[in-house]
Amino acid sequence: MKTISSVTIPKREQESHKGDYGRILLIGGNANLGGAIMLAARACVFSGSGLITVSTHSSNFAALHSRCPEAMVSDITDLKKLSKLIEQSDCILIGPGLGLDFKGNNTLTFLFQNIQPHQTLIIDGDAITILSKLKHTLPECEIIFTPHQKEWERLSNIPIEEQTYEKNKEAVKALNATVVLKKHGTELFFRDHEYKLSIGTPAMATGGMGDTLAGMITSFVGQFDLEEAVINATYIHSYIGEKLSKDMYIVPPSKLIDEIPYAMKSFES
Ligand SMILES: NC(=O)C1=CN([C@@H]2O[C@H](COP(=O)(O)OP(=O)(O)OC[C@H]3O[C@@H](n4cnc5c(N)ncnc54)[C@H](O)[C@@H]3O)[C@@H](O)[C@H]2O)[C@@H](O)CC1
Ligand SMILES: Nc1ncnc2c1ncn2[C@@H]1O[C@H](COP(=O)(O)OP(=O)(O)O)[C@@H](O)[C@H]1O
Ligand SMILES: [Mg+2]
Repeated sequence: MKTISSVTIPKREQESHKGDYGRILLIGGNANLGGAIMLAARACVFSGSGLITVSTHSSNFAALHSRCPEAMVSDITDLKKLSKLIEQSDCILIGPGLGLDFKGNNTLTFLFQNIQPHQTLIIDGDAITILSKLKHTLPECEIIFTPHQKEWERLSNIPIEEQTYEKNKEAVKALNATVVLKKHGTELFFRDHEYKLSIGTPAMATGGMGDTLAGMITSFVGQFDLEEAVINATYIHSYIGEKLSKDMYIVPPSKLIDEIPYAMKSFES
């Protein structure tokens, strides 16, 4: 497994506009877990996405507008609106703070029925846990899963202590998707090759850190080639975490998000 040692972020074209940097839909945040989708949304904004809509529980609207005025909002229970938003998006993230009740199940099922093959879907957090139970057939689009080890255990049926390279690779092949297996030394599984991160720190073991990465990956996928996007987002997330941890005992995800555009600039080529 190759180690990622550095990344480059392409310079932006002079003749470009927000429509060129991804139309993003983020789905998640129930009445209790709104913070997760807000972190994903802020990470998306700070990673450079052009247009972001957040489909979430309506009780999150005010907080989302206040923390992240760049994002638009939509009621997650309004399926007519959700279907229109799905149709208009390039990249869709589902999962952060989605919740595990019937509403989360229904939203995931509705998305699977409506997403089109040309779109890219990022499946994180509760959406992975729900899918592991419902065992839906995956839609025909490009899919990126971003599980931590427990979520990967649920999805792959491989207990954490048995998650070896060979077993993981076989499970990824069966899924026919990209998998970002989050842990100390995160592993990236693409269809025919894999990478490992040698950076990252336990100072990043804070709630919301994975929601932040999910937002970064979704944003980068809207701007760059899929493989480059996943590698760059994962590397820069840990790079910032490690950098901040030189002066901070723990790294709050909100602080990491503030640093994303500066880190992207430092890797610009
Ligand atoms: N502010 C918020 O609203 C937050 C909402 N969150 C949301 O809460 C939902 C549940 O996610 P959780 O991950 O907390 O719950 P899960 O129940 O899915 O997973 C947590 C369990 O997995 C275990 N585990 C084993 N290996 C792990 C690893 N490498 N990394 C992380 N956990 C590991 C933990 O010990 C814990 O028991 C998600 O939708 C998530 O997006 C969390 O992200 C926390 C912050
Ligand atoms: N000890 C660690 N070393 C390196 N990275 C870590 C460590 N602990 C957590 N992380 C990173 O933090 C993120 C945690 O993701 P996740 O568990 O999904 O968080 P949440 O769901 O609370 O947002 C992952 O990117 C993971 O790699
Ligand atoms: Mg998570």
